[in-house]
This record gives sequence, C-alpha cells and structure tokens, in this order.
Amino acid sequence: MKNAVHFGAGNIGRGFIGLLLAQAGYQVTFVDVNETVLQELNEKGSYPVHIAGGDEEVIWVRQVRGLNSRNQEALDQAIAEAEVVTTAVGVNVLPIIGKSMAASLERIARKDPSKTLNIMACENAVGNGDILKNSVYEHLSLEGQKFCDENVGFPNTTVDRIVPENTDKSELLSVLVEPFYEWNVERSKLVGSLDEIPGMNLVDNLSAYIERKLFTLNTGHAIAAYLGYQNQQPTILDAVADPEIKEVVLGAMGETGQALVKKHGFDPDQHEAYIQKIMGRFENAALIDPVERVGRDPLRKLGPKDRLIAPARTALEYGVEPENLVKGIVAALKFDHPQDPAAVSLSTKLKENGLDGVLVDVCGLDPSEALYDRIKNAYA
Ligand SMILES: NC(=O)C1=CN([C@@H]2O[C@H](COP(=O)(O)OP(=O)(O)OC[C@H]3O[C@@H](n4cnc5c(N)ncnc54)[C@H](O)[C@@H]3O)[C@@H](O)[C@H]2O)C=CC1
Ligand SMILES: O=P(O)(O)OC[C@H]1O[C@](O)(CO)[C@@H](O)[C@@H]1O
Repeated sequence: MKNAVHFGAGNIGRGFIGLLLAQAGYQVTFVDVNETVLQELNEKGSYPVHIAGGDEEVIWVRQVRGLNSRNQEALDQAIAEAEVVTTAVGVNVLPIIGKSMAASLERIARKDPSKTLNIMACENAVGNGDILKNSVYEHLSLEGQKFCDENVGFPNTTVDRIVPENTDKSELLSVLVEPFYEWNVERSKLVGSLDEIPGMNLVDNLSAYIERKLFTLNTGHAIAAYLGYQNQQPTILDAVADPEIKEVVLGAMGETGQALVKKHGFDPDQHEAYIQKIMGRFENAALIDPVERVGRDPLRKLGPKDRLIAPARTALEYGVEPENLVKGIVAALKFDHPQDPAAVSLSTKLKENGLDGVLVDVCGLDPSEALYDRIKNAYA
C-alpha cells in the first residue's frame, strides 16, 4: 500500500485532501496537535464524509491513523515511508511544521538520498508552496538544501471546497462537505514520479488559478461573512439571503472579475458563469456555515496579498472602480468577534494606532495610493 502524510486533521484535511488521497489508494497518516482528534483517529481508523446537498451521500475514509507532530521520531519515519506529503493547517502554521519537516528531510537526505518527494501546501494563500518551502529551508543545513533542491518538490496549489466545522457531537471525526471541489497543483514544480490522484489537477498557469479562486470565491465568501456579521446574520446562507448583501457580494466578485478578465485574458462569459456558480455554492441550504468561521482571522484576510486588498488594488490598476470591494474591506475592519484572537488584535490596533496605522501596517497600503483614500472615506 502507498503511504501519504497529511498535516492537519481538520476540516479540509479530513473532508477534502485526506479523502482524495484515501480514494487514490493511499494509507493516510494525519499529523496534528489535537490529542482528542488523534486518539479518535487511532481508535476508529476511519471516519465518514457527508456530502451536503442533493441526495446526501456518505463516503467512509478508512485505514487512517493519527500522529502527533511533536513526535519527531515517528514523523521522520512516516515521511521516510511516504510517497506524498500534504498540509492543511492554516498558512500561519507553516513556519511551525516547516521546522519538523526540515528535520525529517535531513534524515532522508542522509539515509535515502535517492528518494524523491512532493510536499503540497493546501492552504488559502498566494504562493502557499513557496511559503512552506522557505519555512523548511530556513532550518536545513547546506547538504539538506542541496538534497531538497534536487529531490523535493514544493508546488503551489489551490484548494477549493467549502468545509464548515463539524457540528455532529456524536461523531467527532465526521465532516460535512459541499459536493463541489477543485484542487490544482503546479505541474512544473513537481519532482520524480507522482501517481495520479483522481481529483487533483496538474496545471501550468497556477498563478492565474489562484487569483481566480482566492479573489472570487474567497473574496465573495469573506465579504458575505463580514457584512453578515455586521447585520447579526448567523450564517453565510442567512447573509446572502439579504438582497443588499447579495448585491454587494456579487458586485465585489464582478469587480475582481472585470480586472481578472483583463489581467489573465479569461473568457468574460465563462468567468461570469464561474461567479454565478459560486453564489449558488454560498446559497447551499444544506451547509450551515457560521459567518465567524468564514470571517476568521481578519488580520490575515486584510493583508496586502490576500482576498480583499489585493483584488481591490488590481481592480484600480485595470481601471475598475472597487466600490463593493471597499464596502467589504470596511466591514472586515469592523469584524470584532470576541472569540477570534485576530479580530480582537485588529480592534486593539484600531484603537491604539487608528485606521491609518492599520491601513499601513496590516493592509500594507501607502497613504499616497488611491485605495487608501477610498477606504478611509468609506470607513468614515
Ligand atoms: N475549511 C475550508 O472550507 C477551507 C480551508 N482551506 C484552507 O485549509 C487550511 C485548513 O483549514 P481548515 O481545515 O478549515 O482548518 P481546521 O482548523 O479545521 O484544521 C486545521 C488543523 O491543523 C491542526 N494544526 C494546528 N497546528 C498544527 C501543527 N503545528 N501541526 C499539525 N497540525 C496542526 C489543527 O489542530 C487542526 O486540526 C487553511 O489554510 C484554510 O485556509 C482551503 C479551502 C477551504
Ligand atoms: O478562512 P480561511 O482559512 O482562508 O479558509 C476558509 C475559506 O476557504 C473556503 O473554504 C473556500 O476555499 C471558504 O470556506 C472560506 O472562505
């Protein structure tokens, strides 16, 4: 049997990447820090994935196990035996697992120098594979780096499937996922031979795919979440049922769409169909997805390369007025959910440094640029 190691036994790990790896015939070792989840994985060795919407289907993922990422020796062995490694831990956690991965790769470099391995970061971020690679290389010796240059691939990827938190308390590992999924992997950065994983697409122009996905699906989703939160709507479904919110969400995806069509030469009709399909996914009545989950970590989402500021800047660059995107940015700045540490930190920064401080330090904006004033005026 082929082995895969997947970091992060959370929603995307269990409901998307782990599922596809298991379906491709891999025995999946989930590496995590959550002892309760790890114990359950090892006791049960399987879990159900429920497909939400239409005729509900249940797929059982079997022959899985859990491993604590702090158990370096066991991790070294699991990675040494793996044909593929994937992650879905959150982009902020990549520097932490990068250190553990580096230690495992150093060992492989010494003991099995002809091994090749592809490590795929399945996180919502532009350049996710590059970020992971840098986090690993920081901890490698020169010999380790030389080995990885030749033998280890860190392709960038896009991962698209909406997977909310599990609310089934009787089945801790159960996941509810939407039927749609898309996983794109940058072909040119793969090394050695990688068996086909049905559901994983190898693509040549990953940067266009990541911008299309992050600046449409994630932009629209985040804006629905932030506006829904402002209007006390509990879920995304409730938020987009509000015609005013739906209009802003569609407007924002339309603005990024116009810019992306110009930038990447996408077919305008196909892109419009892509937007409409995404709106239909937000309106999936079988997915109960709290606005707090989708809006989580506003500090990351307000960053210069992420789903709000980057598309608004691109829109201006291509002569598109980002009126709705700016409404979304303003709502994001006001996301003060008390249980979200990044939202609390954002509120503190706003209090201590003012809006100008946040626009410069968090959003990476320059006071001389057009978007800066647009946001300030709308916020006021
Ligand atoms: N949930 C979704 O619908 C989607 C999520 N994503 C991306 O997938 C990634 C994961 O998101 P979710 O699965 O929703 O989050 P999650 O919170 O459900 O799962 C993350 C998992 O990583 C584990 N983790 C944290 N620190 C760790 C460490 N040091 N070592 C090993 N495991 C560690 C956590 O315990 C948790 O089980 C994020 O980058 C997110 O942007 C991408 C597309 C869709
Ligand atoms: O909030 P994060 O970590 O970017 O990930 C969740 C996002 O990813 C998605 O699943 C879509 O890729 C949405 O549910 C949500 O917008």
